[in-house]
Parts: sequence; structure tokens; C-alpha cells
Amino acid sequence: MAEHLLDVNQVTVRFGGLVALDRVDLHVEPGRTTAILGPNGAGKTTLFNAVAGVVHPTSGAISLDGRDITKALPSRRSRDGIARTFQITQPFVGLTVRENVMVSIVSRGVAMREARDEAAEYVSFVGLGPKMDEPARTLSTGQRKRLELARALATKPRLLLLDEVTGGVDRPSIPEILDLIRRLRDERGITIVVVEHNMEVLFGLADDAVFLNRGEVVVTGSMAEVAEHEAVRRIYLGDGDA
Ligand SMILES: Nc1ncnc2c1ncn2[C@@H]1O[C@H](COP(=O)(O)OP(=O)(O)OP(=O)(O)O)[C@@H](O)[C@H]1O
Repeated sequence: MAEHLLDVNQVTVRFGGLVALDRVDLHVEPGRTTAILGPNGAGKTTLFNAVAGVVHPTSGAISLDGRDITKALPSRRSRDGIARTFQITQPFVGLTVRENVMVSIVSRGVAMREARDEAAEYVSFVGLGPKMDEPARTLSTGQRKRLELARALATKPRLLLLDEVTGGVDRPSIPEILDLIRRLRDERGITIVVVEHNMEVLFGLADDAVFLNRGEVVVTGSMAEVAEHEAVRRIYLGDGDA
């Protein structure tokens, strides 16, 4: 096995004249949680999109477990173990919680009957057991985030990309969601990359971090080291004049 699960090497993404990512490096160790930090427009979502395969690098390379996936389609990357959640959740609102998860399982080629049982396991793991057969439209924002996690789990990921997983969630529900994410890492060995604006959340979650600004990596290291960097303190902790 390669030393890193994910390697982003000198990736540049241009949208016309705009350089959204500029020779970005990101190296993610297996079994760890890595935070992507940065102000609005820094390129965090573009980096996620490049890893998930929905945006193509203008130059540079991306590998999973040492294998080049730069040109692989999103469906191939999903089969290889990359899953992502979205800032705005997108459940099938007319389907039940269990059926939403079954869609991800069936797309792996699993038969309906087995998919029903397997879905129940993921739904319970994320704490939505009591909502199993309710339509997804009845879920609160926090419950929808949990459903997204169950759907991501159903693809059997090795690498999970989480976009603003506590965004829009009421404060009292946040610790439970964080606990759930830590269990994904600790009990299921899933490697996690997270984009999140809430620093408090990140301190409880991330082992490593990379801080981007205007598409460039400013600092990379342990979460504690990166949080100490002056540019990070200025933006996230309100130090200085910015
Ligand atoms: N499909 C696209 N076409 C053109 N420009 C884009 C596209 N996607 C992103 N951009 C631009 O690329 C830059 C980086 O955007 P990105 O969404 O990756 O930043 P971000 O760090 O995720 O920001 P936020 O925190 O606001 O979500 C921005 O200037 C954005 O306007």
C-alpha cells in the first residue's frame, strides 16, 4: 500500500482566465482526518471536485493508493472508494430514508433484498433507525446530514469527502454529528477530508490541515500547527485587522 491514500500533486484548475487552484499539493494519510481551510473562493470546493472527478485539472496529477486517477470518471472513482457529501444535501425527498440508502447500494450491483438489510445497518449506524421508513422530506437539516453520511457509507468508501457537514445544523445537534464522523474514522477506518468553516468543529475532528488562499496552499501540517499560522488566525479567529 502507498504511504498516502490520496496524493494531489501540483494540481492547477483554470476556469477560463480564473485560476481556481494553483499547483496545489495535498497528501492524505490513511485513517486520518484532514481539514481543508480557506476563505470564500479559496478553491476548497474545486479541490473536492477535482478529487471526485467532476472537475478536471488543467495540469498536475491525482492518485489514490498510488494509482493515477487523474483521468478516471467520477463513477470509476466511486467504485475505487471515493465518496462525497454536499454542502446542500440532496436526498430523494419522495423516498424513505431506507430507500435513499438502498439507491447507493443497488448501484453497486447488490440485489434488492440484500440492499434492504444492508441499508438498515447504515441507517442505524447514523442514528436514523427510528426514521427508517419515513419519507426523507420529513427530516431536519441535521437528520439530512446523517442521511447523506449513510448514503456515502453505502458506497463502501475508503476516502470520504465531507463538505460543510455541520452547515445549517442547530448547535445542540453538532456534537452528535462530530461523534458520528469520528466513529467513521475509528470504527470503520475511513479516511476523511473535510471542508468546514467552524473552527471549533475542526479542532474536535481534524488531525491534519491545509490552508488555501486564492487557489494556493499557504500552509500545511498538523491541525494545531496550521491553526497557529498567522493567516489562519486572522481569518478564523479574528486576530489582526482583516
Ligand atoms: N464551474 C466554475 N466556473 C467558473 N468559476 C468557478 C467554477 N467553480 C468555482 N469557480 C471559481 O473558482 C474560485 C474558487 O471557488 P471554490 O468554490 O472552489 O471556493 P471555496 O473555497 O469552496 O469557496 P466557498 O467557501 O465560498 O464555498 C472562485 O473564484 C469561484 O468563483
